[in-house]
Parts: sequence; C-alpha cells; structure tokens
Amino acid sequence: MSTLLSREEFTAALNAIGERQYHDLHPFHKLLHGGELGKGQIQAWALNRFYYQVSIPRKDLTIMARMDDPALRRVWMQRVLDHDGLRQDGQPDESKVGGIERWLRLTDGLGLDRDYVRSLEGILPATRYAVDAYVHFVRDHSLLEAVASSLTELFAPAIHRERIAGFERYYAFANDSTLSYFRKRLDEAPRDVDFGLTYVLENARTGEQQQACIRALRFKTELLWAQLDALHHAYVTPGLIPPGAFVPDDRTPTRYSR
Ligand SMILES: O=C(O)c1cc(C(=O)O)c2c(n1)C(=O)C(=O)c1cc(C(=O)O)[nH]c1-2
Repeated sequence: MSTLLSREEFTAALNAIGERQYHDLHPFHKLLHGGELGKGQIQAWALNRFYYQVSIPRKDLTIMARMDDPALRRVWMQRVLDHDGLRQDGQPDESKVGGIERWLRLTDGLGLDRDYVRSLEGILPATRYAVDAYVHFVRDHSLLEAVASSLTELFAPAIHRERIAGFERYYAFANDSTLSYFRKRLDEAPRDVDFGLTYVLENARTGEQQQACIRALRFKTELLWAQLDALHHAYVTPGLIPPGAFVPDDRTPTRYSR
C-alpha cells in the first residue's frame, strides 16, 4: 500500500524527478547549449530529434483514442494541431505554421536536405527505440499514466530558453527562422502542462495511482536521456556511428561558432 500524498507532496515528487534527471542535465545538452559542438554534431542532433517531433502527434492521437470524454479530446486535439499546423488557404498566416514545419526550418538552416530528414533514414537505432517506446507507453498504460508521461513539459520551457540563448550567443545558424520552433513552444508548453498537471492531480486519487504517475514521468525522462546518450556515443565520444546512420560531412570537432 502506498500512502496518499497531499497535493503539495505529490507535486513536489513530480518536480523532483525533473530536478534530478531531466535531460537539461545531460552532457550532450551542456555541449550543445554551451557552444561546444561542431556543425556535423548539431546536424546529427536536429536530424535525430526530428523523429521525436513527428512522433509527438502520433503519441497524442494514441492518447486521444483512449479518451471517452469529447471535452477532453477537444482540449488534447490542440497539441496535435500545434505540431501538424493548420491548413492555410489564401494569405499564408505564420501563426498557423506547425512545429514539424518549424523544425524543418531548423534543419534547413543547418544545411540538411529536407527529403533526407523526412525519410528518417539517418536516425540512430536508439532514437527509434526510445521514441517508439513513448508511443507504445501511452497505448499500453492507463490514460492517467499516459497524461503523466507528458509532464516533462513542466521542465521544457527552461531548456528551450537556455537553448535559444545558447544558440543566439554561439552559433552562426541562429536566426528567426531556425529558432522559431523553440520560441513558439514557450507559449504552447505552459498551456499544455497546466492542463496536464491539473488532470493528474485531480485524477490520481490513490497512493498507487500517484506512484504510477511518478513512474510514468520517470520513464519519460529516461527515454529522453537515452536519446542523448546515443547521440553522445555516436557523435562525441567514442564517436562510433552505427552503420546506416547519418555521417556528417563536417566531422571536425571545431565549434560551429559565429
Ligand atoms: O527540447 C526539449 O528538450 C523538449 C522536451 C520535451 C519533453 O520534455 O518531452 C518536449 C519538447 N521539447 C517539445 O518541444 C514538445 O513539443 C514536446 C511535447 C512533449 C510531450 O511529451 O507531449 N514533450 C515535448
């Protein structure tokens, strides 16, 4: 029997996971945000991360398929639209551009071919396993755990701010187009997470349910961490790129600085 935590204790337990093991602490992110990486290494990060980007709407639609309440689905739908964007007829409206397209603007700015990025051919095996594990998790666990697993977004605005500042400061590719994904997320993520956190706090009514939510959030931080471990292993040290994965033209470890 797990004891039922108060609302404050439960919130603190969720936040503690972020403080201890969110991927802002990962050495690869420290290098990326600190201006220490070369162009090829940043390309590898953006290319791999594209698989996360395209999988987020699939993950959210998988969650929605499990929701019985139309009111809940209406709210959750916004997450899918944020990434997929809204249809544009006539005069293009920048606010309707979705996250996937914005991520492609980043990979464009890094000199990667869009068709190659979209093909997903160059991603690391571990990226595929880790990202797929997220989609499978929300399919195979309770709706409450699925919502709890999205709560890493509590910690995402801080990492996006750090990334924008680091990119602007250190890297030649940083501009309005390549940073637009991260700037947009600064508005979207707090709204999502307000809803998600309220849902989890109200629906985890037993100590067991609270512990299941904590485990779900921990699982999510681990799958984010695993993606960066794989990038570090392939593109930083020891530099073992798996067969078939992206090989940068620019393999010099010199900083891709301004
Ligand atoms: O750049 C990041 O570090 C980061 C992390 C996360 C996250 O914590 O899962 C998300 C995002 N970005 C993000 O941009 C995003 O749209 C997003 C959606 C979700 C989710 O779990 O539904 N996480 C994240």
